[in-house]
Amino acid sequence: MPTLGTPLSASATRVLLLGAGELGKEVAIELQRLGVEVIAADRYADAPAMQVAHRAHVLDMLDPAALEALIRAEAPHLVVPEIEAIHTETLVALERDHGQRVVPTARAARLTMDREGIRRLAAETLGLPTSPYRFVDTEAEYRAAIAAIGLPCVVKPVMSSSGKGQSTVRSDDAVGPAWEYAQTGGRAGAGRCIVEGFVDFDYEITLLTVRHAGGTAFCAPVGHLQRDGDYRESWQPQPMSPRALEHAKQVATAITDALGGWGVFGVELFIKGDEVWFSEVSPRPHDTGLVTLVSQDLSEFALHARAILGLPLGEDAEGWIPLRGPSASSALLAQGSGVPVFGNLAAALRAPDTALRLFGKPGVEGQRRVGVTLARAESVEAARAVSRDATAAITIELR
Ligand SMILES: Nc1ncnc2c1ncn2[C@@H]1O[C@H](COP(=O)(O)OP(=O)(O)OP(=O)(O)O)[C@@H](O)[C@H]1O
Ligand SMILES: NCC(=O)N[C@@H]1O[C@H](COP(=O)([O-])[O-])[C@@H](O)[C@H]1O
Ligand SMILES: [Mg+2]
Repeated sequence: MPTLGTPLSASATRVLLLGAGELGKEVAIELQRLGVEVIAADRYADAPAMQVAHRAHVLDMLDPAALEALIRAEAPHLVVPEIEAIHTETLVALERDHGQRVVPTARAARLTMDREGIRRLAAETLGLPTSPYRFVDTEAEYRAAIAAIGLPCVVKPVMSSSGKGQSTVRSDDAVGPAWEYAQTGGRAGAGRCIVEGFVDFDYEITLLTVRHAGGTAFCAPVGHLQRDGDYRESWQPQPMSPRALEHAKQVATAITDALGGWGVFGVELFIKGDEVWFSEVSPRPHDTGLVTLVSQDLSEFALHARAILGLPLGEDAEGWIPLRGPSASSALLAQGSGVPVFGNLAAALRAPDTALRLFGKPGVEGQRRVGVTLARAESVEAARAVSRDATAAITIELR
């Protein structure tokens, strides 16, 4: 049986979060509840998870020397990646040479931090259905890839998330601007991109899949709506045909077994009829899974904390995590420049079974997700309406 110590003492179980955004903040809170000593790191000060951690470090996590120095200085029992922009080769070397434990594994972190590693594993090694794709380094290769794949197609930097640097190219005159944006909008500067054929799906889901000491568990499928490659709304459960659900579980099991380790994985899938395409996977809690903060007794963040510590999850005999009822989330986006100040919050929380998270991000420059509204109701449609109305009612002033 695992044991846990007492924070800030010689017996402490120490967890280092690499990335301290809104998802890490909820993981940190769940770890704090279990008496874990939490250290948060990110590229900027006062990041959300830093505000609830025992201590914090600001560094460029893409810098191998800085990353290694931090891990050596803190000597955490577990390193928990929270964002993709990390020098994951350093994690691989520390795991291999010094037995450093990385969640779920250093190899999984390396393969998923870069779209190429995970796409080649899924499509070429495991033979899972995906969109057609090509990797390109230059504008000439990019134009050749578009000619081969055809329009519409989707262009993304290999290291990016939340739609940063991503475009859907639907016409010839969009080809040039999409390349420009991919070279400037990613999380790791200019460079390699993926060009994907457009999958004309009926709907898309995140299948939250938890590998833990007792096996693999699943949360009810999370449906979601994305705009500009970034999530706006998610809901649970997404209705699916029994065959589509079975296919989704098969794909999620195949990819998470291939990555290994313990923790939550957000397996992103496109569905058309009974057909399922693998899109990508996060080896950590997923933004669309914020809905589990109201839909489940154990949110994806609580499940991650338990799984990485080797604790049981309480899933049912078929491996499902219990669902409280139909639920939805809606992202709060701020646009402009300054420090957010939120208003009209009562209107957003008046209905029963609603909740709110304001992430505490220290500033906004451009567009940034700064909070989320949550609702549970008698149907997914009703929960979505309550959550959307709540998001619309909240005012955000940037000072
Ligand atoms: N090949 C595709 N065909 C159709 N739609 C796509 C394709 N690739 C991406 N999309 C749409 O764009 C969204 C974002 O894409 P993707 O998940 O690859 O980006 P991301 O930046 O990794 O986002 P996140 O980190 O938030 O998951 C998808 O959820 C889907 O709605
Ligand atoms: N789709 C991935 C995702 O949602 N990641 C979440 O967003 C944060 C970065 O936000 P920022 O860009 O506002 O700093 C990350 O730290 C993570 O919590
Ligand atoms: Mg995605």
